[in-house]
Amino acid sequence: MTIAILRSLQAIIGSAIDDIERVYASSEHENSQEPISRHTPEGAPSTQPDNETAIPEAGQKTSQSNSQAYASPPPSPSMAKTSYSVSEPSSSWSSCTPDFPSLDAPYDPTSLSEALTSHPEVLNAISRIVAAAGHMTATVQTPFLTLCDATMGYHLPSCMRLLEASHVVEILREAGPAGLDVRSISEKNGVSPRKLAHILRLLATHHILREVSPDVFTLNRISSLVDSGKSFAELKRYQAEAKPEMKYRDTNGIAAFVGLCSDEIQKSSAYMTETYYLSSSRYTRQGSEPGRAPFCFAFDTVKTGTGFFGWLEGQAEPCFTKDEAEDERVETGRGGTFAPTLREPKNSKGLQTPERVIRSRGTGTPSSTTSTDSEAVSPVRKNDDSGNSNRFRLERFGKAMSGTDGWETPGAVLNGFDWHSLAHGSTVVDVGGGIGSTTMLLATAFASEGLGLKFIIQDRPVVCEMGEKAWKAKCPELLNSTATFQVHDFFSPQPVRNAAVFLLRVVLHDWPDDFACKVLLQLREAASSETKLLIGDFILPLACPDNVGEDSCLEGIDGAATTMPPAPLLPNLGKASANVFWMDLTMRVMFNSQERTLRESVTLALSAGWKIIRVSRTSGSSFGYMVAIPVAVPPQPEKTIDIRSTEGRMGAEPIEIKTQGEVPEYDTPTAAYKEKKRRDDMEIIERASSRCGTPTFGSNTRLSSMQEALARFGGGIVKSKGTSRSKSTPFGGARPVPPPPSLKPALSLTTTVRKRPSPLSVPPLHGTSPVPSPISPKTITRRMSLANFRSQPLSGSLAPPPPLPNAMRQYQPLSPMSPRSAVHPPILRRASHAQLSQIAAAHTHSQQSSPGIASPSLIPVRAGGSTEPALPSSTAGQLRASVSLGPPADSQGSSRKRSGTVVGPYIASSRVNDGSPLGAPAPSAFDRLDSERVTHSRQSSTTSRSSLGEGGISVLDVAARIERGEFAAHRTPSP
Ligand SMILES: C[S@@+](CC[C@H](N)C(=O)[O-])C[C@H]1O[C@@H](n2cnc3c(N)ncnc32)[C@H](O)[C@@H]1O
Repeated sequence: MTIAILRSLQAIIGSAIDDIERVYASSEHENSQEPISRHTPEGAPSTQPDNETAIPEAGQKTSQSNSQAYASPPPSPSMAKTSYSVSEPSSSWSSCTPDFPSLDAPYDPTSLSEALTSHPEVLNAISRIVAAAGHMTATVQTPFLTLCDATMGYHLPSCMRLLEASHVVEILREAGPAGLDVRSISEKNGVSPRKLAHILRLLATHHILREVSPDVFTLNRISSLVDSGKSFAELKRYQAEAKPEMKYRDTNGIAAFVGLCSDEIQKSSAYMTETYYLSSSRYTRQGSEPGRAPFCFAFDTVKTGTGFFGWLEGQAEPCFTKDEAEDERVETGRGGTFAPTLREPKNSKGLQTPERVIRSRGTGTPSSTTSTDSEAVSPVRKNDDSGNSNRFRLERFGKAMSGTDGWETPGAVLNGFDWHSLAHGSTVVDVGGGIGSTTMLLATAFASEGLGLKFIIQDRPVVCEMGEKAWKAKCPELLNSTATFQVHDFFSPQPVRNAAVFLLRVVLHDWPDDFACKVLLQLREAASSETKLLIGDFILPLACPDNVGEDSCLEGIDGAATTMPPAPLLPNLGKASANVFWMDLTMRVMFNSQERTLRESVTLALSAGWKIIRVSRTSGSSFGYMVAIPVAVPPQPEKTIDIRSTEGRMGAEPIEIKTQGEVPEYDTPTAAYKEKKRRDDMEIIERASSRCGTPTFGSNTRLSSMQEALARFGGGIVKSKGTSRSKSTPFGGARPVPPPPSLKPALSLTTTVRKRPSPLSVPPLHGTSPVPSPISPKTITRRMSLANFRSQPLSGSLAPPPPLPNAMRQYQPLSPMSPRSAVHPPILRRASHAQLSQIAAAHTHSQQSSPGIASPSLIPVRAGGSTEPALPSSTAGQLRASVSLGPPADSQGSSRKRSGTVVGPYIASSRVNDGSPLGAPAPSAFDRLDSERVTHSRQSSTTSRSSLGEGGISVLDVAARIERGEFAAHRTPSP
């Protein structure tokens, strides 16, 4: 049985290689005819800059290509007939058949070999190979060793961090293809050669470097991606000048991405258990406040409640009182105490030896720790000019975001919605649209088609300002005629009432359900019956077969059912879709937010009156677009807490939470609760507002410099530096904020559209993203308030908002977890045992009919969308296709549909959100947050209760009051 599975996996790999080989072979003809631009799945226009898509002249070398020295492994048998060359990537554009890129040669984005890797069939084949290889490894490897991989794999990112931080990649690039021995590397970067040898060897063992001879290492296709392109001398200078962040300027962001992931994110992830399980605070364990994410425990910011972005911005003032900071008991980390800055005194041999400068926590004074031999421990500047000791990481974060564009297929948004169905002159609102990269793609693509679409890009003031600059530089002819920027806070009422489409691209994943629901409710309130909502986000694929057809939650959703990969691969292609789970947990550990499964998105949308009716996914990507239409807004649950039950139980749990309109028994029931809740909500929103730059992995938003990064997540309601919140001044003092910027006018719908260039020529903002001039105090003011929007009617006709149920106006926080689980039937999940049984049965059948042969049916993977690769055409492929472990193709069509094929045992689950099959519907996160914090309040904090008054205003009203300057202090980021 297991051998049969291994054979099946082997056959899947074999057929996938056949597919790749066929695509590469067929490109020879095309290649000899005309230059091929970088392939974009589904015919979407490429967003690569012209200089990246340009075809080099035959024989032309790129900066990283090298013509001779990279030794190559023997060609694989399947490639034997092709001309195998790892050494001339660029010349593969010439008439010879291109080979798949070699692992041993540096990455060359301009080569045909590399371009063909994004061909849909190749992408598809790659997924199958990665999935099958991962499955095979897990099957055959000794379980304990697999456990070692899973539990000791943390060394890999640690080694990656050292590789990047100590500039080994740049040193090896300068050394050339012959590589460099560790002593020579050490002489340059100061890392002990003995240590370095082992670290680099671990990476070579994982195919990230190559050890060409003992202790001599060289770059390969993977590690060369981390190259900043700067000379080592330049990098040394930046460090000597205490400006290490300059390394990332004008790069593709991948070095910054590696640094970010292997530093802040890895350390944060290590604190997941402390936060979600060991913490004595239920508020921390089950809540979703960004200031209580694992990051905060790893970097010791939990006592101040400073989230990742606040920390990046250098904010550290306390906002929790000691009694509230129950999580003090949790051992916190010191991940943030080491400044990544080097000094270079001379050692005894006169060699330049960089030494790590260790800064004592928060003081900027030298560490008094062991100072031996040549180690000089020196203080690093406490703060930069802007007063931010985290400037390096801030800048690195901003740049890292631009290194992840490849995670979404370029142009997928064009296929994510039937844009041609819109009436001429329709308005599309890109809510939280950043600097408008997605809209730029749409506007340019449709400009020449006469659709007459008008676009409004809404974001925070400083982001709009940057967006305008970017558009003026890239496509000034579209600005204000086809697209307009509009300052808008998406937690406040949506000013555009006549929108045909609201687009929310990588916005909801930034926010826990409670907040995401508020955003959706605002759009629902502004929607007409014809308005569509287009959500672009990752869609987490289940690791088990999905019973789409049997789940009323997903009923009628076009595209919900996806084609299954060939058995025995996991339905979500296992390792091949790991990225989206990395992303999900990154959002969790850094911000307490999340990526969502389709069910979770559907449930969330329904909770705010939107029904998802269509999903489109792109081949080879977990990113999807979901189209929703307005439906009735469900009644919002009234939530109250029995405060009395918590008295005298500081830190005790659980706290009784009453939901769904239950009236509490006590007399002045919820005054204290309401006040506390308002304060807590506001604090959460305030802190979360500075999260505006939550990773845009896969996003086209390119905001990279420090100012840009600041603009993205520093321009919301910001706290005044040095003003700490206390019980008596819960919002950090009442420093007045300047008046709001005047609202940009909405589109003039009469403006004629000028002729635009072809969508294929749309250049991304990459590389030419304008670096904004230092942000003046006038630039970052504050968000537009609800009151501002009411008092400043937009030009253009704004239809009156459609009526909404009263309950909705209360903006009660929602969670899709409890109330709706009563409405929707429990999710049924299939045990993996069922899969095995099915395979076993099929295998028995197969053995009976074809003894000794076991191989899967060769079913192309199709992750939705329209790209259905052809079946393998080679003889080998046909041979493999003729025997099957799974059910015969003709019994189920050409593919295993997720829908309606589920057999075997089920495990009923009543939890929708986290996919866990265990436990009863949980109360919403807000319920828990409130209950716990009220406990604290009752026991130890009385002054804070009176600070806001007793009125029952909503959270958003409080937000409006803050924006009117009644509470919030304003801080102007320094340039
Ligand atoms: C992850 S980015 C997505 C940008 C863009 N939609 C894209 O696809 O590239 C999130 C965006 O939400 C914006 N944002 C965050 N909070 C906001 C708020 N309260 N109101 C409006 N925009 C906000 C940020 O400024 C940022 O541009």
